[in-house]
Amino acid sequence: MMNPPLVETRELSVHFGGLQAVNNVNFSLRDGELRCLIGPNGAGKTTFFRLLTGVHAPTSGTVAVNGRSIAGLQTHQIARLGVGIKTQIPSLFDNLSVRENIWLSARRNHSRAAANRIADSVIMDEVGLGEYANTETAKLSHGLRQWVELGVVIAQRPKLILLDEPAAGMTGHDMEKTAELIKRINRTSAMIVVEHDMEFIKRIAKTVTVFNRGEVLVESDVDTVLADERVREVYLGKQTGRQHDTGA
Ligand SMILES: Nc1ncnc2c1ncn2[C@@H]1O[C@H](COP(=O)(O)OP(=O)(O)OP(=O)(O)O)[C@@H](O)[C@H]1O
Repeated sequence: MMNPPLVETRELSVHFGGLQAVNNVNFSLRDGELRCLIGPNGAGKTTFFRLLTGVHAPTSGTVAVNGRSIAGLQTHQIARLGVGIKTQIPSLFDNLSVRENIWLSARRNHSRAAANRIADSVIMDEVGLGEYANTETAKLSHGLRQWVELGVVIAQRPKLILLDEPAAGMTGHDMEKTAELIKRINRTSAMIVVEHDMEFIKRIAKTVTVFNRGEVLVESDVDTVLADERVREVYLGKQTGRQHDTGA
């Protein structure tokens, strides 16, 4: 028998008062896939993530992880199903070192011995921050902090990782390193990445899902999506360079 999709939503909707933030979304992600989610400000991308992690309950429709409905589960129970998320809200303990932050994260769902092994592997190999292992995270640059935050997420060994604008505020080399890191992490975890930066999308994307007004407008390979007139109209046409949202 075929495995169920890693994530599947059916007719997923959430309304805030009269506002349809997410409207009848049918979305499916296979094991190991890397999907980019794009769309103009207010399209519903962040809200969609919040439905997948149980922060919001749908008004109607369903979310299943590995074929299992997440209806009624708390956010920590959904995390335990293997769903990890990096939001734009900083989540590091500033007064702790890089290693302590990553170890504590691993320890949440692993034994002490396993957390030690995972912390070493994440820091030395996976995010490559060995020289900063004992540095307080408060002392790190923006780019380094973002990579530690990625390390914190992968330390729990999630099957699915949701990333909300992982390259926000980055340029040049930092942006390239983040793209390389994501591709590397994708060898062991499926990912959904929300990004506004088209250069970044082109570096990492295979399939792109475009949201507009709470609905899926187009879903296709990156070149087809970027050439699509409807996408240009709603998204690229308005794009005047990098946009950062507040993550609120
Ligand atoms: N908790 C909430 N209560 C009421 N309205 C909300 C809530 N969260 C989001 N919205 C509204 O839902 C719509 C979708 O917002 P959302 O943040 O999901 O868009 P987005 O695609 O992530 O945008 P951005 O690219 O700016 O982050 C917006 O109109 C927003 O104002």
